[in-house]
Parts: sequence; C-alpha cells; structure tokens
Amino acid sequence: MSSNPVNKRLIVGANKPAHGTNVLTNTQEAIREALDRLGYEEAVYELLAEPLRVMTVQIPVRMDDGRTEVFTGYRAQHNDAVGPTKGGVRFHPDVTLDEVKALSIWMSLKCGIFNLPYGGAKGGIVCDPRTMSLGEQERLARGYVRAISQIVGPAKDIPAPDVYTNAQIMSWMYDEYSRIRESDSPGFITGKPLVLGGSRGREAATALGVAIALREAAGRLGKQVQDLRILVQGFGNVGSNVARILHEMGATIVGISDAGGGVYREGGLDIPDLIDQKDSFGMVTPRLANVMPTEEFLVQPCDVLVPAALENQIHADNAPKLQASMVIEAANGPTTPDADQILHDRGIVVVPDVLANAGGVTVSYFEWVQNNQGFYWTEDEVNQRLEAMMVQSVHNILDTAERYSVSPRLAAYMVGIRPFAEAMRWRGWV
Ligand SMILES: NC(=O)C1=CN([C@@H]2O[C@H](COP(=O)(O)OP(=O)(O)OC[C@H]3O[C@@H](n4cnc5c(N)ncnc54)[C@H](O)[C@@H]3O)[C@@H](O)[C@H]2O)C=CC1
Ligand SMILES: O=C(O)CCC(=O)C(=O)O
Repeated sequence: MSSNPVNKRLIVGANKPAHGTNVLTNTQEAIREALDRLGYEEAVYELLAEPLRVMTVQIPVRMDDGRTEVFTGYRAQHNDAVGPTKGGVRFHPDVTLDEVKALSIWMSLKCGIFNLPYGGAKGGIVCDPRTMSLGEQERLARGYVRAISQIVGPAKDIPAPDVYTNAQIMSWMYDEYSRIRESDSPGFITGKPLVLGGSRGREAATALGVAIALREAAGRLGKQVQDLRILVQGFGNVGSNVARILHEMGATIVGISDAGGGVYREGGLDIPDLIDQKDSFGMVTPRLANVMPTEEFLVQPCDVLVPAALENQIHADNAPKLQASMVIEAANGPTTPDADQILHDRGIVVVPDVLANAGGVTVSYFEWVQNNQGFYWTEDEVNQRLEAMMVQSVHNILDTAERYSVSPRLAAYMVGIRPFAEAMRWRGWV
C-alpha cells in the first residue's frame, strides 16, 4: 500500500520474478504437511487446498484517450467456516489466478494464527497502475467493485489494500459499494483514510508488526535490535515503514531497494531522507546514485534481511549466498521452498510471512470492529493491542516449532490451519 496517492511517479518496467515457482502448489504441499501432522482426514485437505469460491471478472474501463480497455480481475475466498473472509486487493501486471488463490490461503493462516474471526480472501487485477492516470485507476477500482459486489460485504468478505493499492483506492471502492447498496457501509473495506472511518495505526501496522516480530525473534537469540544491520527489500508501504520504525528503534539500515534495484551503505542510510524522496509507488532509486541490481543487493553483508516486495525473491540460486543470519518475511511468499530448505540447512532463522506480516490484517480487524461499533480508538490503543497480539503470536509459533521440532513456517501452518479444520467439523462440513 502506498501512503500517498499523489500522482507523481517514477516508472520502471514490469517486475516479473525471475525465479517464479508455483506459489499455489507450494502452499498446497505445505497445507498437506500441516494437516497430516495434525492428523486430519483427506476431506479437510480437499476443502482447504483450494478456495471455496473464486470469481473472475472482466472490467471495461474508459481510458483517458477514449478507448475502452478490458481488465481481468479476481477475488478468491478461501474459507468462511470461521467467519467472513478478509484480504487485500493487488493491482499489478503479474497478477495470476494461482497467485491470488495462494494469497487467499495465506490470509486464512494469518487469521488462524492471530485468532481473528475471519477466513482468508484476496483480490487482484492484472494492470499497471504506474502507467494509468488517477481517473483511470478510479474507474477500474469502481468497476471491480461493481463486478464482485454480490460476493463481498461487511459480513461476507472485506477487502483491504495490498501491492499498488492505497487509501485512495479503498475510498473509491467504499463509495462505489455504498452507492450500490444505497447504505453507508464503512465496514465493507479497511485501509480507509481516517476521515472515512479508517483506523489510526493501520497504515504502518504491517511494518510495526514486522518490527515487533524481528525484535522478539532476535531477543530469543540474545540479540538486541540496536546491534543489528538490516537490509530491506521493497520501499513501498511496508518496506519504507519497516525501515523507518527499525531506524527509530536504533537499528542500522544498511540497504533498501525497490523495483529498480537497491542501495547499500555500510555505515547506515538516511532513512527519513529516502522516505522524503520516494514516490507514491515506493520508487526511490531513480533519484539515487550507485544503485545495484536486486540480485546483488540481496547478498550484501547484514544481520537481518527483510524482504518486503513480491513473491519468490529468495530462491535456490541466491539462498546459499545470503549473508543474513535472520530473514523476517514482510512480503507474502518471498522465499521459495527450495530456498527455505537451504536457509534452514544453513542455520538461518526464517520468521514466516503469515506470522511476521499479519499486523496489517490485525489492525484491519480493529478498523472493522471500530466501524461496526461506531466508536474509535486512539493510536496508542491500536498499537498496544497490536503489540500484545504480535508478541503472543511470535512466541506461540516459535515455541510450537521447538516443541514439535519443525520449522517456524510449518509450525505457523499447523497453528493457522487448525481453527478452519475445527470450525468445519463443528459446522458438519467434514
Ligand atoms: N500493505 C499491507 O498492509 C500488507 C502488505 N503485505 C505484503 O508486503 C509486500 C509489499 O506490499 P506493499 O508495501 O503494501 O506494496 P507497495 O505497492 O506499497 O510497495 C511495493 C514495493 O515493492 C517494490 N518492488 C516491486 N517489485 C520489486 C522487485 N522485483 N524487487 C524489489 N522491489 C520491488 C516496489 O518498487 C515498491 O517499493 C507485498 O508482498 C504485500 O502482499 C503483507 C501484509 C499486509
Ligand atoms: O488488511 C487486510 O485485511 C489484508 C492485508 C493483506 O492483504 C495481507 O496481509 O496480505
């Protein structure tokens, strides 16, 4: 989510991950392993390996030059046994149906780990908002809501921001949905601006959660944040806020990157200055000197690597060369299974995405609760509740990993998937 919808942008070409593996089949294998360890029957796996509902839509948009362009969009609702589904909407040229399905399953895991009364969902539109005017983005956002309006709603499925979507896009979607329903519906979507019922703390929530996860995981290894050199990949909503919060906590941010590459400085970067220079799509490197390619960036010396961009960035080719001793996954799906194994064999601690980045959906849940109550919390209340839930969840997962002698990722899958299996039993589905 970019913090500022202002239409200033520095365009760099499409960012297809060079080492793409199928994130859906990888996720299904991990779900299988978690359910096998927990002893659930095959029908539970069959119900949880795919979203219960997927909608594919074609959205006609009148472009500024008068042409009509047709965009493909998706909404995947993984499982609604626990409650309504919840998850962001991504605008990106590389969006695929399998990716959206995998992202919806990961959302369920986050909700399960944090005991949120939701199942997972995710949406995506194949488009490049960096090449679209604000008017074109607005018409696309409104067209998407019209196309999926039957299957979403405050008690059905609640969207939110993700890559290349932001509070402005949430506002247009909220407005469109409220017009269709002829009823003001702030609980339909989260990540709204404060003036439209957004929650204090939501914008930086994912990053704050990542920073807390890092602090807690490092603490278990006897390390203090102030002593750590950190490399952050991605400088959008999550990456730039992670860099800022960790910088404020006293860590040394030695490198940051975006879709154009990365910069590295052994003595630490001036993070507030870099944040001032970034555009609304999380691009800063076009304004900087000595920019290195992403592959070179990821293997620079550091103690902690925080991937905060896209999937499959840590793969079998670069995993043997990483210099970090911890990886805190702020992005969804940044590590391929092959790389995961290599990092494990190298003794590198990986705090998995479904744990580390769940601060976003947690504060989205707080936003929905506040919308439903019509009563709003202070930023301190939001952050204190988030902190308590992050601390508890991080130790729960790391303790579970130790108890069962499994990786933190498998422990997170086991803890996260169980509520869905149990809820389906109570409902009589299995
Ligand atoms: N926004 C949120 O609340 C949450 C986001 N996430 C995940 O965090 C990640 C980042 O999301 P946001 O910061 O919201 O997106 P964003 O759209 O604000 O920023 C994306 C950033 O990634 C960079 N990027 C794109 N391709 C890249 C590449 N190949 N190499 C390096 N950098 C690249 C962009 O230049 C930009 O800096 C995604 O995986 C997203 O799903 C996870 C949980 C919640
Ligand atoms: O805030 C939300 O509801 C969802 C955030 C999201 O899309 C994610 O965690 O990947």
